[in-house]
Amino acid sequence: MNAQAKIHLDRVVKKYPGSKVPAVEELTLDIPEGEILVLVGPSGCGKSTTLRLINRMIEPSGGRILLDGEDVTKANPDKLRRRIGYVIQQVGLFPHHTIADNIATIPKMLKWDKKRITERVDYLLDTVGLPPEQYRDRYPRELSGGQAQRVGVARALGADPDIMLMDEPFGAIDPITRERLQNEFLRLQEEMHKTIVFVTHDIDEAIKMGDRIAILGERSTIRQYDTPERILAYPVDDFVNDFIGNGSTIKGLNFLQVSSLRLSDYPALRESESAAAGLNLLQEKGRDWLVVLDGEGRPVRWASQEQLGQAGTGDMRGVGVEVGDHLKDENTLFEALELMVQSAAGRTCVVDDAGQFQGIVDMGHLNKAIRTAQSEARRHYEELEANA
Ligand SMILES: Nc1ncnc2c1ncn2[C@@H]1O[C@H](COP(=O)(O)OP(=O)(O)OP(=O)(O)O)[C@@H](O)[C@H]1O
Repeated sequence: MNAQAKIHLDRVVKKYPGSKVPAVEELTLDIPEGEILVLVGPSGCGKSTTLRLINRMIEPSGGRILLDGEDVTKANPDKLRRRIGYVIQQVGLFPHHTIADNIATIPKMLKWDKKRITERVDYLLDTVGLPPEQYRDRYPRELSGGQAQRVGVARALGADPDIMLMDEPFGAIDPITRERLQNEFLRLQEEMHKTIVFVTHDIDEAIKMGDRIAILGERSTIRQYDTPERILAYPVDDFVNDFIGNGSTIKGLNFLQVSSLRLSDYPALRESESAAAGLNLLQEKGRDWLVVLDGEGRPVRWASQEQLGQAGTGDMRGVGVEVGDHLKDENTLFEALELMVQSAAGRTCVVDDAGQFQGIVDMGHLNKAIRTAQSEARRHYEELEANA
């Protein structure tokens, strides 16, 4: 692992009183600093228990937990929890306290002065997209589910902890608000660089939110621990494969960019040229579709051999079908696929910032990129095995 471990779980065990099997069995896990690690796995596999062991909401039955290299297994749990932000699905705001008081919970415990607390509350409300003048004096019952969840995040950030634990934080929210909160949170994390452990049972949320993902099986055993791209390119066994479900290869296209492709030379001509010249070019290159460019070199239409043949000796203005949206370097191959399946030509054009034609992406490009990602991931695991 490149990033330094902020949190290290060392053979951590949790056995609830009265239960025969442990909820967490000898879990050893490094949680890298400044990243989002997602714990994902089927219901009841022990995700929440693992999360709650980290801030000692639950006492471990065995093993050690290290924060910044320091063993906190026996530290004062209250003190520990002030260092660690905690967000849960049901938010858990105090109903009789205003939003401002809820956010100020930890700063108050830490006896910050009033001015500092007020400034911090307003700053945090702003940060999570709730204008302070409208929200600070409201009560939790006066908020929508999505707003309450934002307040939950603001409260967890209260005393600026460097670690956040998030237990299905966006689980109970409608899909559109959920996606918005996920995106906002990812943007926030780009500035905050907190160490975050994020629990979900939804693999798509894990893929979206995680810098790394730990896929857990029963008793919190780690079935695969890696970046989302590598897990999608190379699920290590049937359990992981089944858990990811259909379409893992296509989901993996989200992690590949157009800039990584070598664009092939593709026949393209300005529309002021004759259709006969276009047809000649296609036949010479052995291609089916010509990219017709406007006077500025921007792709405007696809023209097939048949369409060019029908146009005869005239120029190519109006010949062919609209090219639709274009790709740029920063687009993902998932976006490329989306455009390709909509395109009459089954391929899509790439343009530069000025909109000028650079080349095309077709299924061959995607196929090659996927196969490269898969073989790199396979090689990575073979090396790991060889060094074990
Ligand atoms: N307080 C408790 N007492 C006894 N057993 C518990 C307790 N809390 C959880 N368990 C058991 O421990 C196991 C792991 O539960 P946990 O809530 O950690 O799973 P989870 O992966 O977070 O599940 P979910 O996705 O359904 O929330 C389960 O078998 C559960 O029944």
